[in-house]
Amino acid sequence: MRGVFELAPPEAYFIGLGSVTGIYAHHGFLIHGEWHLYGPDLAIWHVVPLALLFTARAYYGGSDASWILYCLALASYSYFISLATSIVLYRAFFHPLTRERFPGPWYARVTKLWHCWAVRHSKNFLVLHEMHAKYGDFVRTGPSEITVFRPEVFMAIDGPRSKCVKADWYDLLHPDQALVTARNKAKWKYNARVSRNVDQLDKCIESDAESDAPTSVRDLAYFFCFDTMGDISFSKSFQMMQNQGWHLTIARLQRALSLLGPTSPAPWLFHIGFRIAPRVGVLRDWFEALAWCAEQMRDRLENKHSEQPAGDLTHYLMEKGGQVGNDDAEHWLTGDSLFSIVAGSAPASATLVCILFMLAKHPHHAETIYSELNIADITDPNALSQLVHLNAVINETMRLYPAALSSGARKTTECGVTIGKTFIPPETTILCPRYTISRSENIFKSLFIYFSSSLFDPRWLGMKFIPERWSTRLEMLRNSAAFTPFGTGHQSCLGRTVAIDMMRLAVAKLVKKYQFSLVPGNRVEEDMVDEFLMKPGNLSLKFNFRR
Ligand code: HEM
Repeated sequence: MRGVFELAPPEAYFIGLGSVTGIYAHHGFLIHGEWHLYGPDLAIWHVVPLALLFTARAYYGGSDASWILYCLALASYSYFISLATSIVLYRAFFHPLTRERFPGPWYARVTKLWHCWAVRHSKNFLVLHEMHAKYGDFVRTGPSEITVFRPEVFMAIDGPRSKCVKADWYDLLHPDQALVTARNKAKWKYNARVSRNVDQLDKCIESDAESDAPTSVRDLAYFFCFDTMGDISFSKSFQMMQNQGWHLTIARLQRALSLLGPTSPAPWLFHIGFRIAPRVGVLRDWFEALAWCAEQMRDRLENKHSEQPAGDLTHYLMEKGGQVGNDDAEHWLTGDSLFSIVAGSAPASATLVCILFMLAKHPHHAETIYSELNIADITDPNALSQLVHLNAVINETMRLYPAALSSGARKTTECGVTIGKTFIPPETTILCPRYTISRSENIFKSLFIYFSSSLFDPRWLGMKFIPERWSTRLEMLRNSAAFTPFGTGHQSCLGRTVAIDMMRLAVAKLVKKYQFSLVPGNRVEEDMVDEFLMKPGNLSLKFNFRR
């Protein structure tokens, strides 16, 4: 009897070879470890040979070489089909997260591309919020990703006993790096720099108030925070408040950051984009902003700026990082320069916009702060840190509008992690959307609000702005673990103290001098987007001098 292989036509060998190679590529390589940084190479190594094959077949159509090319094409198709089939079958039926039966949309088992499509308008915080309503506290949002909507998640992934690491998203700056693992809180002297920028902010508002014109608060808050961060990072302000306009590079940086909205769910996408089309559109903005930041850092290190003695963030980072003379110094400096501007300015600006929005919407809270300010020195951060209502308003705003709305992914290591009673298997990405968690009714004592609220559905009570939960109504805060606007533990915000001082000094100065109200056309919430960091929509306010 003749064997199957003897009967098979020669083409079958090529089909078999392609299929076996596809399965081997998946189970031998791709299933192990991380591949997002190799995304561009994988794309090139797969697409280029295929394109060459197509071209060659078209060119040698009727010749002797045609048959060989035909067989190679068969092998390639079989390779791709078997690779894709193997990946889909494994993820859908055999992956540990499938076996653990985490709920979620069926397509999320197979790919993250659905997520990129769902967040194409950069509204990830709302997409995840809906997922929570539909699927509960643990949702499978990707082939190896779980989104957790429990307050315990922050301590589990970033607390002292956690073995989780930052997820692959954080290779965004690759090959540049940033001191994101630094654990010491910033100790550089920044108060004088913050204060002079607060004065400049006040000058801008004063000129609008004098001419009875509304102030475009969103832009101004961004000018203020970027100018301040330029000052405290490189000893060089961007002078946007003075010039009343966006600095070209900061405008570029803002455009570049918009890339993070739709691509963050699948970080390999931006690595492919960076490699294949670095000079196109928004990607070009990204690289030019990065180059500019690196240049500022180099300038600063060459002592070109005048105010070195006060000690800026660069000085601090260099001391902490011990980077000088290190082979990787160039990459660290580029990453840190970008990071210090983005990580500092963007969340602080967004938070300041939201605080002023809340105060304009609820002016009685501004008046309570005003009465506190009567007995405090508004230029002294220590005195401001004692003001109960000022701090309650800042906290409550950050609860409702956390700057990192849905970002901050972590990855479990070989031991996995247990959150509550749920075990998350090894090598799983964990998302923990602050937007949803910090609006959860779990953090409230529902009864009080239930009777005092105009909204009678307890599910929506978390949305109410009630600063008193941080001051006189502490019982309304059921679980403080849910409130982590600056992150938790060893991965938390390096600039927390600076950020809070900036907020306190700016708000105190403005509330002390002005009463302010909303003018029509505000779209803070409606146009809010999630680009790793929150970016609120437009806010214009009318400022009037207090009498
Ligand atoms: C209201 C303003 C701010 C908020 C809400 C905020 C929030 C956060 C959060 C949530 C993280 C953790 C992010 C993650 O897990 O990936 C973080 C990290 C960080 N922030 Fe901030 N931030 C603010 C202002 C600032 C400022 C002003 C600076 C610099 C002066 C700064 C520097 C950093 C740095 C360097 C990290 C990385 C820390 C690490 O990974 O060890 N932030 N911030």
